[in-house]
Amino acid sequence: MATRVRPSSKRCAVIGGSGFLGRHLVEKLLDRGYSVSVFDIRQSYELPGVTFYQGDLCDKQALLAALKDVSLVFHCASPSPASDDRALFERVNIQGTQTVIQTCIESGVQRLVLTSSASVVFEGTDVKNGREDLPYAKKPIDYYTKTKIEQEKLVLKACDKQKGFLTVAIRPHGIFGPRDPQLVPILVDTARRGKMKFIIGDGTNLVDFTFVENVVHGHILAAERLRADSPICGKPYHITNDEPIRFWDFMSQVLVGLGYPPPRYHLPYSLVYGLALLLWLLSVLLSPLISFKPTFTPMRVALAGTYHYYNCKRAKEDLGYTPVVSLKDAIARTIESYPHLRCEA
Ligand SMILES: NC(=O)C1=CN([C@@H]2O[C@H](COP(=O)(O)OP(=O)(O)OC[C@H]3O[C@@H](n4cnc5c(N)ncnc54)[C@H](O)[C@@H]3O)[C@@H](O)[C@H]2O)C=CC1
Ligand SMILES: CC(C)=CCC[C@@H](C)[C@H]1CC[C@H]2C3=C(CC[C@]12C)[C@@]1(C)CCC(=O)C[C@@H]1CC3
Repeated sequence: MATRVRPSSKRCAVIGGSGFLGRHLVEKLLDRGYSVSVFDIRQSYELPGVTFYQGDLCDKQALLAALKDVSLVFHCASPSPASDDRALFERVNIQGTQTVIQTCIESGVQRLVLTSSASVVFEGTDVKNGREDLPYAKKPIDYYTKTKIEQEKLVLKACDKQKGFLTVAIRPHGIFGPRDPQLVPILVDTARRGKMKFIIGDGTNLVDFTFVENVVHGHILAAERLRADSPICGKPYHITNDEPIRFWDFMSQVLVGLGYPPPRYHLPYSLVYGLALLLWLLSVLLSPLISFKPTFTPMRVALAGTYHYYNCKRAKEDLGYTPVVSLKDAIARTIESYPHLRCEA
C-alpha cells in the first residue's frame, strides 16, 4: 500500500501571492525559513526561494500542481473591489474558494488561512469597536462584500478536526503600506484632479487603517497556532493597528506628507451619498452605451463618512497578536515609499 509522505510544515503556498498583501506575506515567510509556492493569475516579481505557478484559482488542475507537498495554504486572492463585476466576484470568491477548499483536501493540505475582511459586517452604517460576533451584513453594500461573506462562511465551515483539515479567517481593515496599488494612488489621483477639497460629513468619524506588516504578522501567528487543540479553529479574527484614527485626519496626513493640500470644506454626508447612488445607477443603466467608473461610489462614500473600527481583543488573546508597527511609523514609511507620487508644483 502506498503511504502518503507528510509534507514539511515549512512548505507553504500563497494563493494571490503576486498581489499587494500576498507579496509582503511571501517576503516575511521567506525570512522565517519557509519555502513558498505562489499561485496567481499573474506573476509580478521574482524572488529566490519562491516557485511561481501561474493560473486561475477556479482551475483545479492548475491548483493541484501548486499545492503538491504543501501543508499550509494562505488564500489572499480576490478581484479588486474597484472592478464591481458581479459575475467575476461570484466566480472567483465563491466558486473559486470552493475549488481551493476541495483541492486543499485532496492534496493533503492541513491548514488553510483565509484573508477575509472586516467589511463582512459593514452595511454602510457606523460600526464602533465591532467584535467578531457581529452578524454578517444582511444587505452588503457591494458585490465584493457580498462574496467575501460567502467566501468566509465556506472556509470556516470546512474546518474539520476529524479529517485533519483546519481553517481560520483573518479579517483585516484598510490595509496600507509600500506598494499598495489602491489607497495612496487613488488618493493622489483624486488630489491631482482637484477633487480632494471636501470632507464628507463632519470629519470626526473614526476608522481603522492597518499597516500591511501588521496584517502579515496576524496571518503568520494564525497559521502557526492552527492546531487541532487550539481555540482558533474555524474562527474569524480582526487584525487592525488597534489605533482608530479619524478617516479625514489619515487622508490629510498622507496628502500633506506627499506635498498636497488637505481637504478643508465640509459637504453633508447624505447629499454626497445620494449623488453617488445616482451616479452608480446611471453607470449601470448606461453601461450598454458608454462605460464610465465614478470615483465616488456609494461604498467609497460610506467608507469616507461613517465610523468603522474593530476590536482585536480576540486576536490578542488567542493569537498573541499585537501590532508590530505603530500607526505613526507606518504612515511615515508609507509616505517615504511613494517618491513618484509627490506633488511636483
Ligand atoms: N487592501 C485592503 O485594504 C483589504 C484587502 N482585503 C483582502 O486581502 C486580500 C488581498 O488584497 P490585496 O493584496 O489588497 O489585493 P491585490 O489585488 O493586490 O491582490 C490580489 C491578488 O489576487 C490575484 N487574483 C485575482 N483573481 C485571481 C484568480 N482568479 N486566480 C488567481 N489569482 C487571482 C490577483 O492577480 C492579485 O495578485 C484580498 O482577499 C482582499 O479581499 C481585506 C481587507 C482590506
Ligand atoms: C478604511 C478603509 C476600508 C479604507 C479602504 C481604502 C479605500 C476604500 C479608500 C482609499 C482612498 C479612499 C478615498 C475615498 C474613499 C475611500 C478610499 C477609496 C474618496 C473617494 C472618498 C470621497 C472623496 O472625497 C475622495 C476620496 C479619495 C480617497
